[in-house]
Amino acid sequence: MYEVKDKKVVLEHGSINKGIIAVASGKGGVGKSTVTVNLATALAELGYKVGIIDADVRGFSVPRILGVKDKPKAVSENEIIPPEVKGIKTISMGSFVGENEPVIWRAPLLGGALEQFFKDVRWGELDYMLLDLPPGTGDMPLNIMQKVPHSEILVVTTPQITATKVAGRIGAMAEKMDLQVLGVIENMAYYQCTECGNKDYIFGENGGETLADFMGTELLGQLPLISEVRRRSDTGKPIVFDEPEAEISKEFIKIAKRLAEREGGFDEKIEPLKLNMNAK
Ligand SMILES: Nc1ncnc2c1ncn2[C@@H]1O[C@H](COP(=O)(O)OP(=O)(O)OP(=O)(O)O)[C@@H](O)[C@H]1O
Repeated sequence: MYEVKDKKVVLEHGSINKGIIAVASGKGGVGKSTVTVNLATALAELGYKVGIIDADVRGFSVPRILGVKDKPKAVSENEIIPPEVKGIKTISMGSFVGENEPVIWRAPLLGGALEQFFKDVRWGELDYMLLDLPPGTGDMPLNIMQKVPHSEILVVTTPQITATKVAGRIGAMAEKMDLQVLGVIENMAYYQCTECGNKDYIFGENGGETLADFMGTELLGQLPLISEVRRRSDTGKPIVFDEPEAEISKEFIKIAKRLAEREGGFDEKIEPLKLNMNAK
């Protein structure tokens, strides 16, 4: 599917120079796709070249959130030009089937599609590739992680105990496959009243921190629950792009900077993650 040469992931039609970030969540609906798109936008705003593979083949929502209007263009049997929005190249199952059509995939079939996304798409030179994984820790995300052993995992969770408990399994999955966990992003951390500024911790407090502690990784950021995020995602205008001065956009930029200050590049050997089984 790809090879690693001179610290780069070399693809058929391009390369990835700094990192493959697989965005995972223990369960659906916690904002994984929203985070993927806004983080990609933040990295692009910082000047990095970014691609997104929407690997959430059943619940694909990247095209809608990013505002993709164009279809991928096949220039030959083995070469596809991906749509590009806001400087971000992206490919999604959603570009090949209608939004309302069910996609009945089995993990091996998904593996085939993913391979094609890596091999046949003309990505050009990228700094970061983001993978929006299917939610959970079932066959689908497992299969993807196995196929892309140079990916590093970013875990999205809400602070709610039910969400953090299942997200903890991603750590075990990563450990089994010798994949690094980059950190945890706590989404929907609190709702801030637009009138009085009071913070309401709707889904509980400190869940992200507890999860990060359990995984022996860092809590990269806490994102508030605000209706503007949902509204803009529904209309294809990621908030980081559309309202860069919003507090949540600044938090995304902070997370992107934190990720980008790491050295980057790809090694043959990947250090396994150590789980801290004694954490609360
Ligand atoms: N911080 C936020 N504030 C307000 N709404 C949010 C926030 N994050 C996500 N949402 C909304 O929550 C819903 C679920 O988000 P999203 O589709 O990103 O979740 P997901 O984890 O990718 O779900 P799935 O994996 O099941 O597709 C969407 O309507 C999205 O607009």
